[in-house]
Amino acid sequence: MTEAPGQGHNAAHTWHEARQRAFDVAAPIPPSPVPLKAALGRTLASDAVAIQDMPHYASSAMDGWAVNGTGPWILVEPGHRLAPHQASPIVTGGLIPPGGKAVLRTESGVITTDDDGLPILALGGAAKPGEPRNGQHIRKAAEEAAEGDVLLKAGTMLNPAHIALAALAGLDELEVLGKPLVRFLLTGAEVVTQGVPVPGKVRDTFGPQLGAVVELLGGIAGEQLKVGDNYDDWLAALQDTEPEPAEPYAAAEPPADVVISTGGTGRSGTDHFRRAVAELGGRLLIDGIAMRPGHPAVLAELPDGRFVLGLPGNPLAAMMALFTVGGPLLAALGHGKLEEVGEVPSGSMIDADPGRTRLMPFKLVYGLASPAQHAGPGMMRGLAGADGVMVVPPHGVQMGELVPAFPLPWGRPLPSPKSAEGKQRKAPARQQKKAPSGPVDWSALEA
Ligand SMILES: Nc1nc2c(c(=O)[nH]1)N[C@H]1C(S)=C(S)[C@@H](COP(=O)(O)OP(=O)(O)OC[C@H]3O[C@@H](n4cnc5c(N)ncnc54)[C@H](O)[C@@H]3O)O[C@H]1N2
Ligand code: MOO
Repeated sequence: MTEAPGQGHNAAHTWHEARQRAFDVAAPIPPSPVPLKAALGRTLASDAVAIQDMPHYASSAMDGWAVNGTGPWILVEPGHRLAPHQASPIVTGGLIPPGGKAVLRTESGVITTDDDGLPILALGGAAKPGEPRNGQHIRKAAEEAAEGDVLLKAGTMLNPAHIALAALAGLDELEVLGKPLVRFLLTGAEVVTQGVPVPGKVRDTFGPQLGAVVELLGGIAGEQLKVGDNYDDWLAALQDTEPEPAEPYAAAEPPADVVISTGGTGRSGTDHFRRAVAELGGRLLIDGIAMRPGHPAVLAELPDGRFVLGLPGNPLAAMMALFTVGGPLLAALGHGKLEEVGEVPSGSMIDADPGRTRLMPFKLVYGLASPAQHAGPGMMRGLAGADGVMVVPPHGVQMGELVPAFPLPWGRPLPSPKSAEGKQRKAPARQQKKAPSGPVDWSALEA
C-alpha cells in the first residue's frame, strides 16, 4: 500500500529539509514602535536619541536652600530670582531659581535673626569651611546627555535599565524589530485542564508551558483558545484573527502572526486541520516530516499572511515538532538566524530505521549522549531529564560516533565535541566498554 505524504516514511520533507523550509518561508516582521512597558527583551531597530537635555533643568541634589553669594542670606519666597546674599528653601530635585549659585544643605545652615530681628540664614551646624562653593549640590542641566546625543544604539537588546533610561529621556515608545505574536488553539474533547483525569481523559500538557517555550524560541505568547473536536469550532477559531479578550474591558490582542494548534494532525480520523486550511484558502507548506516522533506536523499559510503550525497531540511529538518547525519559523519572523545543528558523541549503538530521522532526548553521561528511557511519543519523563535531543539519521549510529544534536530551548548549550572527546578519553576504560547499547536508566544519577 502506498502511503500518502505525511504518513511517516514517505513524508514530504526530511527533518533537515523541514527546518530549512520553516525558516525560508517566513520573512522578518518589519520594525514598529512599542510602548516602553512592552519593550523589555526586544531589539532596538533605530538609535534612541535624547529629545532634550538630560536633566532638562538644573536642580538641587540636596534638601536645603538655594543661595546666591556668601552668607548670611536674606530669605525670600521659593521660585523668585535670588539677588546676592539671598536664599530660598529648596528640596532634592527642586528647580534651582534664577540667580541660584549653590545649594546649602539643611544640616549646614541655621535660621536665626539679624540685628533688626528679621529671619536670616547663616552658616552653621555641619557646614564645612568654604561651603557653599559655586555650583555645589546642583545637578547641572545636560550633565547626563545633551539634546541629540545617542542614548541607545540600534541593535541593543533592551533590558530594564535601558527602558528606565528611555523613560528618563521622556520617550513613550521605542522602535523595535518585529517579533511574532503566537496564539494557541488547543484541541481535543478528551483534554482536561485541572485535576486528575479519569480514564479516557488526559491532562492538558500544553497549556501550562507551550507559551513559555514559544517565548524561549523568540515569539510572544498570546491567548490560548481551547476547542473541542467539532469542525465548525475549529474553523471559527482559525478564522477569528482577534478573539475576545479573556477579561472583560481588556483590549483585544492584535492579530497573531502564527497560530499553533495542538492535536488533530492525524489523517486517520476527521482531518480538521487540512480541511479548515483548505476552506480558508490557505496552502500547506509542510505536510508531514520523515521523523519520529512528530511526523504528522503540518505548517500552512493563510491568505491573510498568518502561519498555522499544527503540532501532533502526543506530548513529546508536539515538542519535537515545535523544535523542528516552530523554532526556525519564529527565528525567521523575529530577525533571527537558523540555529546550527550541533554534535554529540553517542554513548550507544542505535540501529537503522530506514526512511526516517529519530529525535531522541539524551542525557550526557561521562560526555557521551545516552538516549533517554521513557521517550515514547506520549511521554514526558525522558525529555524532562534530558540535556538535549539527538537527531539520529535513518542509517543509525555507531557507539562513540558523533551524532547531530540540538540543545533544549530552556537548557544549557551542548558541550563542544572537543571537550566531550576529552571527557570521553578521561572516562575509565571499563566504563566505556560497559556503555549500554539501548536506553539508559538515569534515575539513580538524579537522586
Ligand atoms: N491510524 C493512525 N493513527 C495514528 C497515526 C497514524 O499515522 N495512523 N499517527 C500517530 C501519531 S505518530 C501521532 S503523533 C498522533 C497524532 O495525533 P493528532 O495530532 O491527530 O492528535 P490527537 O489524535 O488529537 O491526539 C493524539 C494523542 O495526544 C493526546 N493529546 C491531545 N492533546 C493533548 C494535550 N493538550 N495534552 C496531552 N495530551 C494530549 C490525545 O489524548 C491522544 O492520546 O496520531 C497517532 N495515530
Ligand atoms: O509523531 Mo507520532 O509522535 O510518532 O507519536
